[in-house]
Amino acid sequence: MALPLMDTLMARRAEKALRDDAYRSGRVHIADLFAQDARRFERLSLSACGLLADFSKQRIAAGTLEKLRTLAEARGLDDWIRCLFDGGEVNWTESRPAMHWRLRECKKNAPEVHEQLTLMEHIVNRVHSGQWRGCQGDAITDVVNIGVGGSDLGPLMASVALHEHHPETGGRPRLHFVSSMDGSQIAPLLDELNPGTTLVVISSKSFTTMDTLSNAATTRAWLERAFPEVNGALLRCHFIGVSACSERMTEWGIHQENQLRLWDWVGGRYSLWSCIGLPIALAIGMDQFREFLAGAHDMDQHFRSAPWDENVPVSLGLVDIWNLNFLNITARAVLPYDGRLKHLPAYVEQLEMESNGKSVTRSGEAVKHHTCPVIWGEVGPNAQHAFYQLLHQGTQPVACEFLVAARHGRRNGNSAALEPLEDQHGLTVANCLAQSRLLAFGEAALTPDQSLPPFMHYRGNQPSTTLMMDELSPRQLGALLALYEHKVFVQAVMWGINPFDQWGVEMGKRIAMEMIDVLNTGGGINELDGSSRALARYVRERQQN
Ligand SMILES: O=P(O)(O)OC[C@H]1O[C@H](O)[C@H](O)[C@@H](O)[C@@H]1O
Repeated sequence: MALPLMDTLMARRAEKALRDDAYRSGRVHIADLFAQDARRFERLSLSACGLLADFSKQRIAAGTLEKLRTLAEARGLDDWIRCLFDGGEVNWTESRPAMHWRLRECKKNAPEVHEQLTLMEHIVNRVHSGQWRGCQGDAITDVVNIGVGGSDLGPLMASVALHEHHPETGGRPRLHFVSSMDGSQIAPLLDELNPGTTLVVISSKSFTTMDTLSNAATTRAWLERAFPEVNGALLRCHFIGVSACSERMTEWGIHQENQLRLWDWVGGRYSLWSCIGLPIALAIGMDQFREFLAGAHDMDQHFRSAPWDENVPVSLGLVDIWNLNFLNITARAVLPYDGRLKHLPAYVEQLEMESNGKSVTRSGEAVKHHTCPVIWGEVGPNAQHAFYQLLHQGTQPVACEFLVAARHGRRNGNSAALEPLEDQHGLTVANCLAQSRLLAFGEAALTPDQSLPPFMHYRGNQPSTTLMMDELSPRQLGALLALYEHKVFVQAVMWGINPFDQWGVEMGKRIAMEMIDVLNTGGGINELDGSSRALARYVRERQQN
């Protein structure tokens, strides 16, 4: 496939114009940018798919965004977007397309996807209606999802975020997530759970990941110990597998009818839309899961068709490029003002840093600029009492990303009718808006007090974007996550890197295998570097005593 070309001369000119802008307006205080333009918010905010994106508290002028779009044009972004949605080989180091968007297509366009969704629906309905039985004939009360990385973070994040959206009918099981390879999550869970009413989902695109397979083996041993007399029915009644490799699932013992499939063309960190999302569907039911897919599809359509000056993923990507490559702001904080989104920072960390933490371009050369910033985050109101001090008065610029829902939306349970709960949502939104204001304007946001001692001085000028949902519904969460996926792609195109591989992680897996052998047998210990040799000896001595 011929890769889209980029216009180098045009790119060089745009970069030069942007560097000039960075020198001039990029260093101007955000307060001055607002003072110069009464319509700044209108010029620098966009909405699509129920989301409002406010870029006006960034250190950017509307004219600079225009230049960034010229740079995107020079980088061939249009062709790359077409290539992504045509199923072109955008993942060139692994010679395959990246078609996560296909997982939210209609049945006519993606029949194989819907075939798997129907199988998943069947499982979800059987669990919800109490028809899925454990090997002793009891209905399922608990589901344990065993997975790591993309097979854990997305399902965990979305099922917690949407927990208040109950399935239409039937009861849902309690959901548990196990990822860490050391057994520290699975052990206390197994102490608590009833093996007869527990269903285990082994979620692994490759079905080779040692973290997941070790937790799965422990869980299998637990069930075998509980029901030594049961043979085939144990695996059939208690294990479901989700993977791109049917043979490995079968080899492990997953029954054919308990296997759900995904495809090589879905990256792990983009896979929550596939049957890897089974825990999400168990949490909210299939109708709501389809709404979640529909929200993502809305964003796909917007990304493909909206002109760039109205395009939210393109703008979000370009603003981040501005911060990193032109203003040299190398850190970004993801700050949801909603406890339901408590796992979103970890999800975004994987999506962005695993995708764009790269330093070699398509032509095999070292990149000449920074790629992905360092990203971290936490639930905003909690972080206000923890690391915000650095955002407020530290020495480093940090680009902040606030996420908030204007309305709380649906509540469930006995507490739902408590009036103070609505006030609590109001408090949270007020804090979100207050913090972005204070970060941008500094002490001038309040009545300036000239007599402040230096240690109380607060200069502001910390840039932020606010992403506001109407409410945290399955459809809006779907749109929000697809927005992140597409902005990652926009940035990868701008940097000329492949966002769909993770060779660094693969090398980490290889070296771990080697070290397991060293620690178990002592073989090869002398070939290690001085530090690793001493550490390995230290461990072996203590394990042998
Ligand atoms: O789903 P699996 O094949 O078990 O992979 C789980 C995770 O492992 C790897 O280390 C990758 O870096 C992740 O992108 C992936 O999501």
